[in-house]
Amino acid sequence: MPLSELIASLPIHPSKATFVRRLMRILTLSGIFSQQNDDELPEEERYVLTNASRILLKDHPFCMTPFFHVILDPKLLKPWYQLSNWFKKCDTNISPFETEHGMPFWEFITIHDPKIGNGFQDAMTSDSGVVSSVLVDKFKGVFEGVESLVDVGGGNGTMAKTIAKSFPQMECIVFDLPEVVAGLQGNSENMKYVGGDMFEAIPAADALLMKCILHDWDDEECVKLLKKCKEAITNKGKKGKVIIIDIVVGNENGDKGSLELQLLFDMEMKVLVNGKERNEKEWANLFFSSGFNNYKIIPIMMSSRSLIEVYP
Ligand SMILES: C[S@@+](CC[C@H](N)C(=O)[O-])C[C@H]1O[C@@H](n2cnc3c(N)ncnc32)[C@H](O)[C@@H]1O
Repeated sequence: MPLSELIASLPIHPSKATFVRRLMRILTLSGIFSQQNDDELPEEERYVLTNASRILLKDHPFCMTPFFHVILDPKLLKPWYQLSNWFKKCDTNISPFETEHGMPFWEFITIHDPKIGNGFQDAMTSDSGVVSSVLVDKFKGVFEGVESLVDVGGGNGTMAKTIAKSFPQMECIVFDLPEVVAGLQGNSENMKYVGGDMFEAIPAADALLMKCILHDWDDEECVKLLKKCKEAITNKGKKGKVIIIDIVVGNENGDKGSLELQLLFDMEMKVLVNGKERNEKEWANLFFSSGFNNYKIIPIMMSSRSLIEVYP
């Protein structure tokens, strides 16, 4: 569509048309649109979608708009202004988010502001929609021999729903805070929800899945959590595995954008939850400190994340 027609269809004041033209140029420079003029009408500006803007369309099967809505919400942006204070203080256990809002992120979104909480779950649903489809399509092998699986911090169960459907013989549990899983039901008989605190006890299983969990916590908390994971997979003398989907800083598919995304997420985790993204050595140290010394640790690049398989 020519830009003039698009502008005429927008609910904006006519005096703002020039600004829309300028905005389109910025968005084109940053890769959101691409300019494609018609040789026969060179005076008419025309733009087309790029991959970056296509995933923002409502009817895209992996629409990522909920993700951007939540990370760009003013309540999640304001804590960034606390970063300079955070740098100056010696007590680094309190996240910039907690300094801004007076409570940790998880308490804020589950108890204090359910609207942001719902937005956050929608964001994770869109992210898990993409990741789960890549997982069951390209990495089926990690589930070989797995009869029971717990998705630790599995949120509303998007990952588990795809896994339970693809592996009907496997018993899948979505384990998350009681407030998050209250009233939720699976879409198949081999799937259920269990509420609890992963730092207290995790239901026993052959395999534990943790997607976007360990990057939410500092090293000390991760070691506590991984020790609980070890208890859950070694229950009744069995030796199961842990499957982690998270960023491995430096593990990239060659494009500049991957590393930029990894480093941006590192900052986002620090600001919101006092967590961090880890490089391969930092991941290895975590497993070593949690008693996984005789386990193999295999990170594989998978879309923008890595799949880390930890098995005996
Ligand atoms: C970043 S989200 C990841 C959700 C899901 N794994 C995904 O990738 O779509 C982190 C999840 O951890 C859960 N969580 C936080 N603290 C927890 C705790 N102490 N016990 C169990 N789950 C917890 C949150 O409720 C949230 O659903």
